[in-house]
Amino acid sequence: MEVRAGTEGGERDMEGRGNAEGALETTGRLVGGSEGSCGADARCDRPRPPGAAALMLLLPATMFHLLLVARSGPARLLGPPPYLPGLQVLWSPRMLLLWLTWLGLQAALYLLPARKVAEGQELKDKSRLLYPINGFQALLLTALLVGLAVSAGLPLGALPEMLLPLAFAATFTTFIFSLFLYLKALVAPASALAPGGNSGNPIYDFFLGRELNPRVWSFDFKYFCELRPGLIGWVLINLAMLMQEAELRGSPSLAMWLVNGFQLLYVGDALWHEEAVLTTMDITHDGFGFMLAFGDLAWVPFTYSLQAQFLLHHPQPLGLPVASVICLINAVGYYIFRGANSQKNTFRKNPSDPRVADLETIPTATGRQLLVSGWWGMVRHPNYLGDLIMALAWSLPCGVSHLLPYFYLLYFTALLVHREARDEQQCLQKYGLAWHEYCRRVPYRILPYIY
Ligand SMILES: NC(=O)C1=CN([C@@H]2O[C@H](COP(=O)(O)OP(=O)(O)OC[C@H]3O[C@@H](n4cnc5c(N)ncnc54)[C@H](OP(=O)(O)O)[C@@H]3O)[C@@H](O)[C@H]2O)C=CC1
Ligand SMILES: CC(C)CCC[C@@H](C)[C@H]1CC=C2C3=C(CC[C@@]21C)[C@@]1(C)CC[C@H](O)C[C@@H]1CC3
Repeated sequence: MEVRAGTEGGERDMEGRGNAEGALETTGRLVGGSEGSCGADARCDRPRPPGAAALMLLLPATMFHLLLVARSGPARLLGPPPYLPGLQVLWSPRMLLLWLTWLGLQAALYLLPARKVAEGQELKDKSRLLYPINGFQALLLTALLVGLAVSAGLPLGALPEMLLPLAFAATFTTFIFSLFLYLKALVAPASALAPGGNSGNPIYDFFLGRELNPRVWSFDFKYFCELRPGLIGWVLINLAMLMQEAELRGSPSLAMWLVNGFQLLYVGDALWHEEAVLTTMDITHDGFGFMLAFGDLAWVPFTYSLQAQFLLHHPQPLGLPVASVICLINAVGYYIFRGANSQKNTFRKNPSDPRVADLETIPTATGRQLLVSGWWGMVRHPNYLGDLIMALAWSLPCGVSHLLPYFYLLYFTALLVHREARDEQQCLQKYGLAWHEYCRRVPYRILPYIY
């Protein structure tokens, strides 16, 4: 049986992937698929140029809809927004300046000496980029600076009133930044382009991103944006909601404490395990264009903080017994999420590490092995399962009277189902028959016995 794994050998589609479904011939040989045929090709899941153009309007529109609805009395996710703000409400040079200061602060913290410099995955030209590992340090220093500023009189509790113009500034700068990324990629060498970054259609390429790892000197824009301004901005917005609630009602509610605590744990965890992001498909495969830039810089801080925004305007009574159950759900989710991610990371770093050496594995033609027991023997994406359980725990403190706080859970389910399908395509291409064997032995993708 001959296995010619996609990334090195097989024919490429527009995204540089072979057609995985067509790739597996009945003889058991894994060969490249034909250019242009769809089948299970992940390319068919990606938006076409009109779809990309529509998403560039739809994503910001959804974000503003959520921001407006969260502060309205009825807080109806599916109804029309309570009002449409004019440009005089949205556009504020002061907020633009505040936003740029925030980006500047995070960029400065990124440039501080790091406790470690990590190597990224091997690139097309066989080189590896270096990345500073100082995200957690940036979180701590931001907390220190914000603490000092608040004690010196900075009215952080006023932030909730500024969210609309701030989100507008973030969206505006994302469009300008994406244009810069697109133009920069026009002069980048072909080897620097993402597998799908060279379709030739400007709208599509602007949206999905052309260059894989756009950098100026050693400053890596994608890596910086993925983990710093958006994630840290998210917990800062949450904190502002908590402080404003304390101002309005004398003290923050238990529900607000839970949402702040759970999401701070999630962001702290992501920054503590910052190095793990270097192996995600966002960094190793996807171009950096409008979608990811908007996702990182605007979507994450302004929509992931929706539960805290909702609670500020719609206080929810929460007793200790229910709060304890919710804490337990979050703890179970985190346990699965962290256990699964750490098990895979430890195994990928050193398969003979005593913590993973006893796990059962499937060999693949690439020399790498696939875990088939432990967390990765339960479902094919146990980390997604843990993440989704946590998403549920973040919504539950908001009660069950409104659908709005469950937006994140719904969106995230759709995101992870789509992401899982893309990852399966890439793994099928990388590992061929070994991946089929893995799917046979671990038949469920995310939810045991259901999906
Ligand atoms: N909050 C949010 O908005 C988001 C959160 N996330 C979270 O980020 C984290 C990273 O997610 P993501 O990058 O999508 O994917 P994963 O961390 O699940 O990585 C998938 C990769 O893991 C490796 N792998 C898969 N199965 C096995 C196995 N059985 N044994 C060993 N290795 C295996 C493969 O890569 P290889 O073989 O090359 O190592 C595969 O491509 C997750 O916890 C996810 O929940 C993700 C997206 C959005
Ligand atoms: C705007 C679109 C609808 C979707 C944009 C998607 C992005 C928001 C996400 C793509 C992958 C992400 C990851 C994370 C945050 C969200 C984005 C940027 C994490 C950093 C979250 C914390 C985890 O521990 C690691 C994640 C890696 C992927």
